[in-house]
Amino acid sequence: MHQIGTTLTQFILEEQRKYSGATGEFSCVLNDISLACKKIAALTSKGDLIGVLGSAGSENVQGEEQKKMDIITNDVMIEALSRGHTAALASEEMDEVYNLPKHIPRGHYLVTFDPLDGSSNMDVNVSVGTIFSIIKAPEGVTNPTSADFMQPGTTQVAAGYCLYGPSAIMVLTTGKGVNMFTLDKDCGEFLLTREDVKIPADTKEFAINVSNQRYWEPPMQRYISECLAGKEGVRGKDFNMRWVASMVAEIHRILTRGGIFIYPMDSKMKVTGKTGKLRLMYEANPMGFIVEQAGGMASTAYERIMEIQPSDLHQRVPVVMGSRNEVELVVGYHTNN
Ligand SMILES: O=P(O)(O)OC[C@H]1O[C@](O)(COP(=O)(O)O)[C@@H](O)[C@@H]1O
Ligand SMILES: [Mg+2]
Ligand SMILES: [Mg+2]
Repeated sequence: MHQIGTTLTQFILEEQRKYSGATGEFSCVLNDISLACKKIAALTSKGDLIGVLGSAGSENVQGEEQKKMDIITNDVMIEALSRGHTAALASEEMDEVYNLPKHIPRGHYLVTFDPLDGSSNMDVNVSVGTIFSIIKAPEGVTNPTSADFMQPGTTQVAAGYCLYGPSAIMVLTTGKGVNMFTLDKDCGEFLLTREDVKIPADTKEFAINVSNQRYWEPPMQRYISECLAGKEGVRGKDFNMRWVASMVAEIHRILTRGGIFIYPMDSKMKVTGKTGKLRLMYEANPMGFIVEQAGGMASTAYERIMEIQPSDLHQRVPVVMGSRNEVELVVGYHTNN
């Protein structure tokens, strides 16, 4: 057990001593990310004061409009992770693997990240976040390629996110449970505020973008319609719905009070050849690691997210994650018919 109020820096060092195979580098990577998130928290809290809202007038590799803050936060993450503790980086906002400048020593960790998740919410002042995943670089590889990143989610050594909401909260797992750290802006430290967080196994709250309902597969149609039928229906209880359009905010709510978050496959995506909305390497895998470490479940509705063998840096997957018993029900509807 750790003392509530322990700084993230102290926590990481204590964890590192216990974490088999971790080197001093491991704690340095986490501290680099912590520094980046403190900077991003300051930027998001200033918004229009420093002219960081609005569109950048460009598209990312996903063909999505980039917000100014997508690019700014990506630069903050690159700068923080170019301090000799990483081997290479991959980001939602960069087409290819980012290889560090030659003069920078190489570390042993690969980091994938979504520098600003839910970025469409920036302009309307709704919570956004940074998501990150850390995997080991193959031994002896000095300039990793995308092939070196193609590791299933089960190989992650750490994953986390920082939610920029009313308070900035860093949520971290190193494979031994989930801990939450709240940023104390007066002292500039993330302080341990919740330890060994667990997701309730049952829930009455679902999160899905219902505007896509007509495109969903039949099992998903069935599941949501049963939720909407409430206590008069087969579920025998009323449900509440939430949709923040920021995955980090949805998952944080689920870690805090339970729930199920769903971004399913749909027929509209199939027409465009897409395999889902959310990206495996820097959204589904890190969030799946956190949810599983908190006792929840993370599936595509057909298979465990963390067991998917990646084939592309920006590969998309369907996502169903949260309260274990609810996710199991959804998976059953999709696999037992
Ligand atoms: O806009 P939609 O279709 O509701 O999708 C919302 C989802 O898209 C995302 O914003 C995608 O992430 P980015 O903002 O990083 O592209 C998720 O955070 C969120 O859950
Ligand atoms: Mg995202
Ligand atoms: Mg993003």
